[in-house]
Amino acid sequence: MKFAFLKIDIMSHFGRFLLCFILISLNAFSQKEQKSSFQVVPLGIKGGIDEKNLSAYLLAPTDTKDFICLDAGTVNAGIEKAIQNKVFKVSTSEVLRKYIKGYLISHAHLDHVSGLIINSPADSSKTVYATQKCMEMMENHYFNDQTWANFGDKGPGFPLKKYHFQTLNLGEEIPLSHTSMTVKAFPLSHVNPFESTAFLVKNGDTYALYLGDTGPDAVEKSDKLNALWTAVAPLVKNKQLKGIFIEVSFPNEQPDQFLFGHLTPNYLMKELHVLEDLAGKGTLNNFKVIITHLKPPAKNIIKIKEQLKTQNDLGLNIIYPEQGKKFEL
Ligand SMILES: Nc1ncnc2c1ncn2[C@@H]1O[C@@H]2COP(=O)(O)O[C@H]2[C@H]1O
Repeated sequence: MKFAFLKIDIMSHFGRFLLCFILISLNAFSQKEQKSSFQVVPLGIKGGIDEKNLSAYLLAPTDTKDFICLDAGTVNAGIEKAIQNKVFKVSTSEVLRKYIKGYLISHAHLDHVSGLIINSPADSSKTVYATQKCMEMMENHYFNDQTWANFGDKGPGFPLKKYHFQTLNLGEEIPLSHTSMTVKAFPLSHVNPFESTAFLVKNGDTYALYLGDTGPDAVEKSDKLNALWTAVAPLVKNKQLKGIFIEVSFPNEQPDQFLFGHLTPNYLMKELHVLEDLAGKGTLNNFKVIITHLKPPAKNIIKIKEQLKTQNDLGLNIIYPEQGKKFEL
């Protein structure tokens, strides 16, 4: 009899222990699921004319200061905004020279590179990454020793060798120097046959996807977005992709012939439906989509936001980045 009680007691202790173990494991698992992988500090968020706020996004693994700058339309004004917001507690120069480990340039349009050019005299030695055509444009038209000093390590005139110009081969994963991240480049169509680039950045087993300017496949008569969605769909399905930075430049009223290689809310949703079809129904529910390159005037930006809100039938977690305000992915 006494032994029977003892047996029950041991069993219930074991049972409680097992239950606790399962609960703790589940909690740890869900925390791991929610833990952020990347931090983002937007230095500039708009498309178009506001030269103090053009496309540039700092991305780093969480809890590091090893940022890569995705496009570099505005650099200095964005760093100053981030310092005002207490995102950074060091000087503008220190953020520029020490925190930014390199630049990933999607295409050579000035609203994506002017910050890099203007800040280059004050910058430190680091790598600029771009695909071949984009790199050649930067070498021949900007860092050519005529329109601007050649701060690169190749190209016309006298290369000052501050920047290492690293050409990216499409689809090839390469390390981002002085960070734990890697990058793989994919081509985008931005007024066919002019190309732009998407960067798939990896840290550990998580990813962030940044798209430079792009038109929809239907208007561009291209399959580049389709190929990109096909490549990243497994990462969406496995919940390894933490977010997509993608542009919406114009409201739906913009006629196709005046899109100039950009997306509207209609076209964004159409493209993301292609991604959902490939990744599986419901996979984009609560998925982070960071909307970039909204073009002034302000009334258009308001309209784009309204249209995306009413058309968001995928349950996307739509994020509007703000200059100098940090967020996590
Ligand atoms: N054919 C065109 N006519 C008028 N504006 C144009 C034309 N092509 C390009 N643009 C503008 O030039 C800008 C270059 O940067 P974006 O691609 O952001 O947006 C583009 C349009 O606003």
